[in-house]
Amino acid sequence: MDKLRIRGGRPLQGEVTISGAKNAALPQLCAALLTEQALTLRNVPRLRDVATMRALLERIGVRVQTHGERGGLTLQAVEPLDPVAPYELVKTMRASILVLGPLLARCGRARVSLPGGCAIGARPVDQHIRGLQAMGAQITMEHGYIEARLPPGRSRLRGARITTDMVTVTGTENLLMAATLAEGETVLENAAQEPEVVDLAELLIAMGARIEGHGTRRIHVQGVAALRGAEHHVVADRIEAGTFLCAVAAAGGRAHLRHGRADHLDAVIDKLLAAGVEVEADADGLTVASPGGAALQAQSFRTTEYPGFPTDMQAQFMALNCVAQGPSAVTETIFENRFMHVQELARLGARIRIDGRTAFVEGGQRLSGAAVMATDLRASASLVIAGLVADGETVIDRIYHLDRGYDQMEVKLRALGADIERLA
Ligand SMILES: CC(=O)N[C@H]1[C@@H](OP(=O)(O)OP(=O)(O)OC[C@H]2O[C@@H](n3ccc(=O)[nH]c3=O)[C@H](O)[C@@H]2O)O[C@H](CO)[C@@H](O)[C@@H]1O
Ligand SMILES: C=C(OP(=O)(O)O)C(=O)O
Repeated sequence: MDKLRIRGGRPLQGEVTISGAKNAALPQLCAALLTEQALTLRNVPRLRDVATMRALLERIGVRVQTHGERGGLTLQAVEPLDPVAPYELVKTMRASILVLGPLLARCGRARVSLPGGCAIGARPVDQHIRGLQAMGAQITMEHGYIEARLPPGRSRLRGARITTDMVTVTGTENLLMAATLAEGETVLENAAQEPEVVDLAELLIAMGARIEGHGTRRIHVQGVAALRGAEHHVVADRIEAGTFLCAVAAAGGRAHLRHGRADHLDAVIDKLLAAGVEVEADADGLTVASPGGAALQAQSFRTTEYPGFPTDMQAQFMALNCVAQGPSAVTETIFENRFMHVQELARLGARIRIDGRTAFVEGGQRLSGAAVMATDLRASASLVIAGLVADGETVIDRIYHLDRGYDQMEVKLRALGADIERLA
């Protein structure tokens, strides 16, 4: 099993290119199911989740071709399609639920295993199901599978006003995709405003969908009878960029993050500026400069939906808070079990106490390298950041979690001067 070995203590210097966003690319790959014409995506990141999604789509019957150009994929969902997402393919990836809406809209039926993914909470999909039911789908749960179909005599979903109980990112995306081919108007209330939702809406509009209000809490969709092929460039990964911002902040140094989008990272950048980090946007990305974690001031924060502080950056910023000066309180409001990195950070010398949904970080700790275990994707990234500042050697086991969502993280960090290598 792959591990990462890091020898900490080196500042980071130079330039890295931020890849396309995992959480934008995955729904966009599923959008290929909505048309029989070819969909070309550029800037698709090289990730394990993308490979898993490709395998799932191929299993359903989508033809997928890789372009010579980096990150180019063309997908074509020509009939016959087999609208089944089997357990073996969806168990490792939350985003596999995103085939449900498109399959139902296109094929009138779908059989999708309940998804897996990071074990950061119970993560039910009741809002996806309720929304599709409001659009006329008949849905039952059998043997761990969601069995969805249109009622006899109907060939399309019908538009509906849907208010989700909470803001859900993939829920919004699933219902948005389903609504593009429904009869009549769908209104999604309490919709997610994340940049990945906006990027998906822009792709769907290029495919001929009639969508308004994406990026706000209310999205209007006028269903159309068919969508066409399109070409689209996947938006840069704000979480990858945020992770590198925290890595440079903690390790010290100066780096340019090519293609990084400051406008998608306001909440994180505000906290970094308050901590004493310099962050500047330019035409082609972001520059970050830091005197190193020990010279920074720890920051309290609370995760919320976009444009608030992203839950997917909580673990990485917490690693920074461990070495920065002063106490901080980190409150996780999105997922009920997203502090699994705390125990592993403690092995490196961090002092953190959890009380309910808040982690109280003591700050000002000198971390020392140790063997640790990655428990989920962003927990892995937080351990990498901690390893970069720790004295001596840190070995992170179960690094496959990191590969789900980061495109060659160790290669990029090495380019910045980090002493990091993958052990087979
Ligand atoms: C592939 C992808 O894009 N993953 C992102 C997506 O996950 P994902 O879309 O799964 O997260 P949601 O926004 O749906 O989850 C938000 C909260 O709502 C709850 N919930 C959600 C749906 C539902 O039907 N019922 C329900 O109770 C969840 O358990 C969670 O507590 O948004 C999360 C929140 O920004 C990010 O951490 C993930 O990286
Ligand atoms: C939680 C995440 O991913 P997923 O929703 O795919 O499990 C993440 O990207 O941090």
